[in-house]
Amino acid sequence: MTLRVNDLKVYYQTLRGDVHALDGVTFDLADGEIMGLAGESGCGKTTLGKSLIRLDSRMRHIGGTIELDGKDVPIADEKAMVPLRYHEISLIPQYAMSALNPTRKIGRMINDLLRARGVRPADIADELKRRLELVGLDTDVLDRFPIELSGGMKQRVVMVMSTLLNPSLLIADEVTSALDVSTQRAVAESLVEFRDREYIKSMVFVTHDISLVYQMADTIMVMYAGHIVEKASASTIVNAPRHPYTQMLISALPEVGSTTEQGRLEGIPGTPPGLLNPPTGCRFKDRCPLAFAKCAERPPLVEIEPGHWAACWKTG
Ligand SMILES: Nc1ncnc2c1ncn2[C@@H]1O[C@H](COP(=O)(O)OP(=O)(O)OP(=O)(O)O)[C@@H](O)[C@H]1O
Repeated sequence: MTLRVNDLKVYYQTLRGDVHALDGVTFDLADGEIMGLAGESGCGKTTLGKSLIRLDSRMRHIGGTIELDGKDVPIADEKAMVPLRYHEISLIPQYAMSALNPTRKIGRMINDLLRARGVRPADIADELKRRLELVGLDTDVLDRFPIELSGGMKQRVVMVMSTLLNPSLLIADEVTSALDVSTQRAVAESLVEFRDREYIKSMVFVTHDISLVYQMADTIMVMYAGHIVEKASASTIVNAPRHPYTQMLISALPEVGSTTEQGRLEGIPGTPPGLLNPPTGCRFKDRCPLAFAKCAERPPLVEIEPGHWAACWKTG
């Protein structure tokens, strides 16, 4: 599986104008790669995750392409996207565990989902049991209602449901943020296990928590105000970041490997620009200690060393 996203632009239409949430996003995801997607709230992480699978009614595809194994992913064509979901690309959305239908037992929900995808539940029953066991759930969860499960159990159910048809690409959006620290780690480890067992091939793991993603991801991509600013191996992003924003993001971490949730971004003065009328050029320039005249132009995302991309005039 190879994902290739090229100059993707997706805006939200609002009464006040277009919100430029993704403004020319380009990156590749290799077969087997687990990529953490990080950045401050509102930088476009969720929009990017959704754009790979389902545009909601306010999202507009302005330009750019997405290719999965060389084939165009027709994101603006809702009908053409249906066969791809769950089979090729699957999304665990933010708050997925709270969105489980409270009036349906888990087993029934899974069967409905399978039938809607043209799969007979009986054909997959053994595999379903194996996967529930793998994530530490007893099969009697199938007979229970969501309200009878803890948050961590619901999150594992959602993980199993989303990956049951072995999608090539899984997008996991903040799947651990509502969980306690030890459950977070267990959920993240299960997702890595899913990749190792080839239930999924590659994954985009959207998170605020660089400490968590550092331990599980192969690469980390950092977004800022609708742009990609840097992508590299997880250890390079944490230990030798080159973009000034990534450097500030990392230095604001209390301690690498720590999972303290609060206050980690307080070290960066100022706030990201609004995306209704975003500034031209580098969008970080107003907060950047290194900004100079050239930053009035948008810096291209360039490969500064093998496997390490950055969009900054000072690093090129
Ligand atoms: N339905 C919407 N209508 C208008 N603007 C939106 C909508 N959803 C998101 N946005 C805007 O798009 C931008 C990107 O939002 P997005 O949710 O993708 O960011 P994020 O990085 O995922 O944030 P968070 O970490 O808080 O989830 C933000 O400026 C946000 O205000």
